Amino acid sequence: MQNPPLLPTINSPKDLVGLRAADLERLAGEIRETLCGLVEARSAHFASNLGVVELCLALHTAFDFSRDRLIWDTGHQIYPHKLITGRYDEFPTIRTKGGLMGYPNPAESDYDLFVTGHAGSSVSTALGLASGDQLLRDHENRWSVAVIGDGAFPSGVVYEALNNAKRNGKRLLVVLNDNRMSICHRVGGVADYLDRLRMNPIYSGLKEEVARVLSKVPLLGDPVERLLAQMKEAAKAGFHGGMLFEDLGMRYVGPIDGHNIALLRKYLRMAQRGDGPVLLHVVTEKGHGFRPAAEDPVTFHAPPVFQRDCDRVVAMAKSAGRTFTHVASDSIRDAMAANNRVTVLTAAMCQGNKLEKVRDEFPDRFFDTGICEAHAVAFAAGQAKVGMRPIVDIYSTFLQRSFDHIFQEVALQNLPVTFMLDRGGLSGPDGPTHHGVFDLAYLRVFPNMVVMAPGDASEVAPMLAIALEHPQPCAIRYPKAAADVVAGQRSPVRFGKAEVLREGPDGAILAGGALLGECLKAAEQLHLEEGLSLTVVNARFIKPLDTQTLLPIIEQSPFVVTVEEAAVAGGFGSAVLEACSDAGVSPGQFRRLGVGDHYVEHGEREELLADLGIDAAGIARVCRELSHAPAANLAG
Ligand SMILES: Cc1ncc(C[n+]2csc(CCOP(=O)(O)OP(=O)(O)O)c2C)c(N)n1
Ligand SMILES: CC(=O)[C@@H](O)[C@H](O)COP(=O)(O)O
Ligand SMILES: [Mg+2]
Repeated sequence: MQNPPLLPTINSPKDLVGLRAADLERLAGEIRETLCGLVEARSAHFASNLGVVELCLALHTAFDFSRDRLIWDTGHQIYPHKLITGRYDEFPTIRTKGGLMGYPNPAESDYDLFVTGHAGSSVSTALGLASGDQLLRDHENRWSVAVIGDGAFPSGVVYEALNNAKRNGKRLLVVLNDNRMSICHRVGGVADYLDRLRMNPIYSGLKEEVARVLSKVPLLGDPVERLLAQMKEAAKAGFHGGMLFEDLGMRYVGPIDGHNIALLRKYLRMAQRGDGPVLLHVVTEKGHGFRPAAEDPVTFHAPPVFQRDCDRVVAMAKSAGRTFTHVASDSIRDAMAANNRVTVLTAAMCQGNKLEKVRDEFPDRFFDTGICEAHAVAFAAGQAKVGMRPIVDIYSTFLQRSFDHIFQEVALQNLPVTFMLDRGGLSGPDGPTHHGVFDLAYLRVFPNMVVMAPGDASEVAPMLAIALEHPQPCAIRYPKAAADVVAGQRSPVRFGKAEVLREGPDGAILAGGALLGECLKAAEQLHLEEGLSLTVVNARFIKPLDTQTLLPIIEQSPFVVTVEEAAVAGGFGSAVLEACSDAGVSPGQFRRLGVGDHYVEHGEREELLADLGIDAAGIARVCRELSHAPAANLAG
C-alpha cells in the first residue's frame, strides 16, 4: 500500500523534526512533484527551485528558523521553503493577483524576513541581522544564514559584505549554492574560480596536508604523472580558493554535494559548532530531478506552461507574440551591424533581453557583466569615453543598482551611453521588486540626460537611432508588453518633438509612453459615448519635454490628463506640471494618472493596469468625471 503524501502534513518546519532520512527523501520527491504540477498551470521559476529542494530541507532541519535567520538571495528559489513553512494549501495561487508572491514576503510568513527579488544583497542583510542579534543580548546565539547562488555571487555588494564579515559575522553562515548557472551560463573570473574550486575533492581541514603533498607532485611526464599534474592543478585551485575566502576572514568549507541531505546536515551542524563567519560551498544541479530542466536550465529557469509525461515534456506553450523586447533586440542588432562602434552590455539578462542572436553575431561587441549592474554602467562610461557607442540593455528595476554611476560616470561627464530600459512599467507576476516604475523619476533629475518613452513599438528603432547619433546620454524606456503599433497617420520621430494624434476642444490626454494605445481607445470611447472631442498627444520625449507643443494645448484644454506606466511622483505628469509652473501656465483641471505613492503587488499586467486606473476604461472614467466637473485649478 502506498503511504499517504507527507507534504500536506507539514505545516511548519517543526513538523520535520524527527523525520527519518527516508522520509526527508520522500518529502523531497513530493516537493519536486508539486513544483512540476505548478508549471503545468502557469509560468513560474522552476529549475532554480528544483535545485534547492534538499538544501532547503537540510537547512530547516539543521537550524530553527523561528529563531535563526534565513535569507534566500534574490528569492526566486524560495518555493520549497514556502511549501514547508505553512503555505502548501495556498501554493497553487503563487504569482497570481491576491495569491502568494513568487518571492519571500514577510506578510505571508514569519519565516520570510525581507521582500526581495533583486540579487546580491543577502550576505549584507544576513550580516546586519547577525550584528543586530549580537548586540541584543537575548538574541546573541542565533545564526544568520544567507543562501546565495553562483550567479548572484559576483555582485559587488557581496564583496562589500564579505569585507565586513570578520567583525560582525560570528554567527554568520553563507551558503554558496553553485549550480554553474545564472539565468544563462554564468560568466567571468569568479565563475572560473568556482569551477576550479569544484575540482577540489579536499575539505578545508586537510589543506595544510594537501599543500605539503602538492610540493612533491611532479608537473610533467608519463600519463600517470599527467594525471597527478591535473590533480595538482585541481587541488591547488581548492587550496588557494579556500585561502581567498579565509584571507577575508571567512572559514571556507566545501565543496559538498548539495543533493545529499545527510551530508548537508552534517556540514551545517559542523558550521554551527564553531564561530563564524563560515562560507559553505554547496554544489547543486539547476533543474535537478526533472531531466529536461537539468539538461536545459536556461529554458526551464522560468518556462512557459508545459505538459509532461513522467520526465518528458510533451507540449510547451508557445511564448506570446512579438514584444517590445524583440523589437529592441532587433533594433540593437541593426545598429551594431551598421556601426562597428556600437556595443551592447547586459547584466546577466541575455535571455530576458532576447540578445542571444546579437551575442552570437557580434561576440566581440557583446558584454555580459554578470549580475553587476553598477559595474556595467561605469564600464559603459569607459567605452563611451574612448569613442564607442555603448548600449546598456537592462531591466528598468535593475538599473536602480547603478544610480550613482549614472550620475557620476555617465551624466556628469555627459557621455553618450544609451540605456535601453526594458520592463519600464509593470512587470506582472514578479511584483513590486520587478515593476520598473521609478525610472522616469530617477533619470529625469540628471542634467544632460535625455529620456524617451516610445508611444508604441514602431518608435523604438527610430529612438535608438536618435540616441546613437546624440552626443549625450539617452534612455529609452518601454514596457513588458506586446509590440503593438498605433494605427493611422503618424509623424516621424524627431528629437525633442511630441506627436499630436487627435485634436479636439473638450480636453486633452497626454501620453508619456506606451499607454498611448489605451489613451486613444479612451478618447474614442468618449467620443462615441459622450460626444467628447479630445486631443491626444504622444509625448515621446519625457526630457526634454516638447513644451512648444504641450503648453498651448494645456492652456486651451478644459482639462488635462497625463498618463504613464510609472510612479507619478517625479514622473511624466510631474514633469509637465513643472513645465507649466516654469512657464507661468496655469492648467485648468489637471490629473496625473500612473502609480501613486505605494508599491504595486503582483498580477497580470492587464489586471494591474485596470486596478491602477490606467487602462482605457480607467482613463475614460477620469476624463468623463473631469468633463462633468466645474472648471477649477485641480492639480492632482
Ligand atoms: C539585481 C538583479 N539583477 C538581475 C536579476 C535577474 N536574475 C534573477 S535570478 C538570476 C540568476 C541568478 O543566478 P543564481 O544566483 O546562480 O541562482 P540560480 O537561478 O542559479 O539558482 C538573474 C540574473 C535580479 N533578480 N536581480
Ligand atoms: C528572478 C528574476 O529576477 C528573473 O528570473 C525575472 O523573473 C525575469 O523576469 P522576466 O520574466 O520579465 O524576464
Ligand atoms: Mg546559479
